[in-house]
Amino acid sequence: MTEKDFLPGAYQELPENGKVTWKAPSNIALVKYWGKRPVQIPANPSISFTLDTCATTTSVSFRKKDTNDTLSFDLFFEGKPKEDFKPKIQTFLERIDLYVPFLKEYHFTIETSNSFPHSSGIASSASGMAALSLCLMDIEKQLNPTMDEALFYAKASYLARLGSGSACRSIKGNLVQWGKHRNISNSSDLYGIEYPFEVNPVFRNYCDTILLVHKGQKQVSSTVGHQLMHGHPYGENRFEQAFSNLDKLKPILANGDLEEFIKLVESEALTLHAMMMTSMPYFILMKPDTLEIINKIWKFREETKTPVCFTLDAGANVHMLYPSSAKEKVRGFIQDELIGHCENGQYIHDRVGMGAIKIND
Ligand SMILES: Nc1ncnc2c1ncn2[C@@H]1O[C@H](COP(=O)(O)OP(=O)(O)OP(=O)(O)O)[C@@H](O)[C@H]1O
Ligand SMILES: C[C@@](O)(CCOP(=O)(O)OP(=O)(O)O)CC(=O)O
Repeated sequence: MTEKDFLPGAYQELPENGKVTWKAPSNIALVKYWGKRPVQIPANPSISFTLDTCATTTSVSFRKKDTNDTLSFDLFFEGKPKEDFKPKIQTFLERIDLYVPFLKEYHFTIETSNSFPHSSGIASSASGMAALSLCLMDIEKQLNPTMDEALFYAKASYLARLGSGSACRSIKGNLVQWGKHRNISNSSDLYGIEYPFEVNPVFRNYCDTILLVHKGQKQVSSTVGHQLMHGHPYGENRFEQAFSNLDKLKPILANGDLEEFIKLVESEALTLHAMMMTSMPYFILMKPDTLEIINKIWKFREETKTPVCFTLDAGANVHMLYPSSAKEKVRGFIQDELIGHCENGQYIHDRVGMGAIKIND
């Protein structure tokens, strides 16, 4: 699909008011998106596991207004007005105005909540923007009931990308790939697709335990981090590496080769942080406990031969990835050795999920 496919068709008459609710998951990238050009076009392709427990639930109530020259919305986060989330949503709505022309016809009340701490590297912007995009697509579907399902989800992903790049990978389930890649025929820079190649059953119910090392707001947002990839001394090599890692991942995902999976995933995580450490300005988002945990995971893996690995997003929290057959062993290890490194002993057991769902009120 191209941008033109996402331009709106003829609408039925607009309803006076209504309300829709969607729940969208967060995701964790295996090959990372880090670097972009306007507008929200990734510098390299990426792929992620869709999560299950870490999710945003968003309701959008819409009421027709008298004028149609401005965007108008209220935002409630976990029951309270949240002014500091509004600019990102305002930018998002301005970017998608061309594609969703009923936006200025309504006043929207957005009520949203996350099942996990936001702005700490668990991709709350991804689940948040995905849930909001799906709500808007749901309204569009009411106005254009003949819209087919493939277009509905591709456009939801397209809109979500304009809110936050990684959000386009939070619409569908299991494994989602985003970014044009020469060897993935339906891949697109504009929206995420369900990974089109063979995936070994071991990855279908893979576990992700997120260790909350630091729950507070991080010092640099991902959006700022992406900008620092412009003119980055290692940028071009990094982008090529991501293309090549997607190629390498294909047989690994098909065969369930966990040893190679671990190498690739951990290297991606450390490369992401190496990019941050070598940008100008440079920054370190890992905390001492992040490194303690990584070292303990390596030691545990070496000693017990358990196929557990770590990955990181742009934050200090550690995602531990492991097959469900290793659940008992890994969770015992977390309990015995890792909880002490988490803020207030907090962690989230999550797993690969099926994608966003509509909630009927
Ligand atoms: N439920 C939500 N609805 C709408 N916007 C949200 C929601 N939750 C978070 N956000 C937006 O996402 C921002 C946090 O995004 P940011 O990229 O800084 O961190 P993150 O998404 O938690 O981590 P990552 O770096 O892994 O993407 C918040 O400041 C807010 O603007
Ligand atoms: C490190 C990452 O999590 C980066 C996520 O970046 P965002 O999607 O949050 O950035 P914006 O497009 O500016 O909103 C890696 C990844 O998820 O691929």
